[in-house]
Amino acid sequence: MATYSRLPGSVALITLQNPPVNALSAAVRQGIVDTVQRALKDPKVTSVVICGQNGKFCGGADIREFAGPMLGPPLVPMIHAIEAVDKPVAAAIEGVALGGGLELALGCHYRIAHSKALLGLPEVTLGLLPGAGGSQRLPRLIGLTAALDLITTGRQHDSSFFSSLHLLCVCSQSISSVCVSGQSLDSRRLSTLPCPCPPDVDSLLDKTMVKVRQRSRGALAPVACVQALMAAASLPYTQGMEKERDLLTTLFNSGQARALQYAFFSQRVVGKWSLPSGASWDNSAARTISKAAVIGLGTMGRGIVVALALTGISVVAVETQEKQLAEASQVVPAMLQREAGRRSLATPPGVISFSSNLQDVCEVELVIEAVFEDMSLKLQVFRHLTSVCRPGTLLCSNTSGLDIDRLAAVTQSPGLVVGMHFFAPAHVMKLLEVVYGPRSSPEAVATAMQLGKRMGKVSVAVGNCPGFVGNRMLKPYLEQANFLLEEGATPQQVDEVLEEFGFPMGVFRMSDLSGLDVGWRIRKEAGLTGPGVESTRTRQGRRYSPLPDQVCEAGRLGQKTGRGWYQYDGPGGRVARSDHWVNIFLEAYRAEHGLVARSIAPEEILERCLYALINEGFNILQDAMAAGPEDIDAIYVFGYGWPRHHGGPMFHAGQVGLGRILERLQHHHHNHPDVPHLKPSTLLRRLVAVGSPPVQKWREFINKERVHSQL
Ligand SMILES: CC/C=C/CC(=O)SCCNC(=O)CCNC(=O)[C@H](O)C(C)(C)COP(=O)(O)OP(=O)(O)OC[C@H]1O[C@@H](n2cnc3c(N)ncnc32)[C@H](O)[C@@H]1OP(=O)(O)O
Repeated sequence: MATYSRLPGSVALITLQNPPVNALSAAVRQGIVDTVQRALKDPKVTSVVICGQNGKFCGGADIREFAGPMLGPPLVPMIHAIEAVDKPVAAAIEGVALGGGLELALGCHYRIAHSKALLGLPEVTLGLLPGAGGSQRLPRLIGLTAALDLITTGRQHDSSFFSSLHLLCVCSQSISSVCVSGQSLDSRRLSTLPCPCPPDVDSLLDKTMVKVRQRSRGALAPVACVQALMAAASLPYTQGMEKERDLLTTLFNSGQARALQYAFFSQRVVGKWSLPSGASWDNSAARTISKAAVIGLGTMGRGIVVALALTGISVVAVETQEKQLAEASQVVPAMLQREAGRRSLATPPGVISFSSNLQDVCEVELVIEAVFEDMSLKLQVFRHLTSVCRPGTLLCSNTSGLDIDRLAAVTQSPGLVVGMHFFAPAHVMKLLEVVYGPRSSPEAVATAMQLGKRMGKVSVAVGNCPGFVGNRMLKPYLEQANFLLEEGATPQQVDEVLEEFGFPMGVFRMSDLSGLDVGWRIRKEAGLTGPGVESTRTRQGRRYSPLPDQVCEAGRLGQKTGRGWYQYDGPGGRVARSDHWVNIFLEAYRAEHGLVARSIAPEEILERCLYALINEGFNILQDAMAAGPEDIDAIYVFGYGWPRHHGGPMFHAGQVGLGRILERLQHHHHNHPDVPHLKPSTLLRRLVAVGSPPVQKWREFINKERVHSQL
């Protein structure tokens, strides 16, 4: 709702009230319409100020309302009516003015903002465009070039940025008074102004369109944003608004907008974690960490040190190999400085000390072990840590899939052991899997989750199983990609299909980037390959492709060796080019195993890779290793490049239709009965059997099924 009050004198104050962010719900919109009318009717009122309750102007349209029928007064005419009134109206912005909130402010005649306020039009990130006049008013105020950048990226800036663009009349430390009466409003109505454009406007628009198409990989909203701004640049306001409305309608009805809005909420849902034990975010106290240590300064360890230091935590960085330590003590401060600069921090807040002595971690509150992915080495480190650290120190491992419970078992306080699985580069990537073992205490999980949040990560609590959630699902995906090569596809064909779907990199390019030896080592440890293992295509009772092992045996480890599934300009090269060697190698491999290459349709490539991955997601939910589909989807969007406009693998399954996913998995499993990952999961079958409820209902369904022992 919105409240009305008269300030001493002649100013009417309208306050938006809809905690926590004063989103423009139907009740708020109705409140604005009513209170503006009241101000207009009151002869003693000469000017109006609109503000938001609790130091937040407005977080935009109420995203939760998008799922239902439109109720209450629509935004566009409401804002237009405000702009048209003959008493001056000012927006007094504190906290945030985002999306519809900023569009409301653009309809006002004046805008003032607190110096710390954040403003922006993030609609594109929700699969929409600023459809309440924002795409037409903003460029008229700040010019086409700046508006294109803001609207197509959805970037938010503080008020000093917007003051420099003349979007704000005043930017101050306090919003105490607004003096706006007595001036003509003609020039203050943005819809009446021409849109300032650079001389090469067509070229600007063309270049921006090319850029957003490249960047957005199949996302509709950025393209529609450019189209709306083209209209602002070339059409009168009224026609521009018609274009804005048509584009918005198309976006609104697209699956992409629903997927992106789901992604917005799933990012927030995962913060409200819960464990099968009943411990959860609202009943478990977290410790605040100020001193931490990182053990092992390889690529991951270095990134973790930087991520912690950027958060203001003092870090003891330990590496027992002198050469590696010397290199890290040069590289890490430079990484920190660079990242601090990128985040506009004058000086990095945390202090780092380097050491080769594990003994030096004795004073810290939390340790993150990031040594080589080898269980015996990690066990040795944990045994040592538990003897040198103060009682009560949290011991965390950055393992990407090893058993947390085995590590906990060698410590004096197994309850204080959790996994903190970062993604490379650890100071940049947003995802953190917080892995709880059967003995991890709620306090340890809460602390790791909160620490992740402080580092700006999306932290997701996951259960302790091989590969946890992300890598466990990756396995069947990689496996299908290899099988497709055996059957006749090339790495480029598979990658093109996945990139067309929206992944920034196909599976083979991604493997080359990560290093092919990582998986090779894991397969050796699992006894799947290596000396003494027979070179057959069935291993441990299931179909197995030795293709990636053989590529490694040929010394091709990916980008780092300049050769992998592709060739590069040299070791460390970035540009992947197809390699004749790979084609010859695949032909020889097929001939050796009596396989006849067939032409494989893009649909089959996509289905087999994605549906195998999705099927494992259902198994994970069934095994209670993730609390809900949102957790899996957040992991894939933030850690594995899953295109956000497809919501995440589990949301995508719902959009494709669970019945269809089941039917296709059955079909592929029938053709490949020796591939257990293609066997549809029980949970998927159960969901289809009860009529394929929407993804938002799965959590409840799973919990009920568990109570009734159906899963
Ligand atoms: C005609 C169609 C035109 C549409 C134009 C639009 O306005 S579309 C919406 C544009 N607005 C946004 O995209 C802003 C989205 N919100 C945010 O970016 C952030 O929430 C925030 C406003 C910067 C606040 O961040 P903070 O970290 O402080 O809090 P949370 O993100 O955790 O949010 C708190 C709770 O509020 C819910 N919420 C936030 N924004 C909205 C919204 N616009 N509509 C509905 N609900 C919103 C959020 O989900 C959190 O809820 P919980 O239940 O606590 O999880």
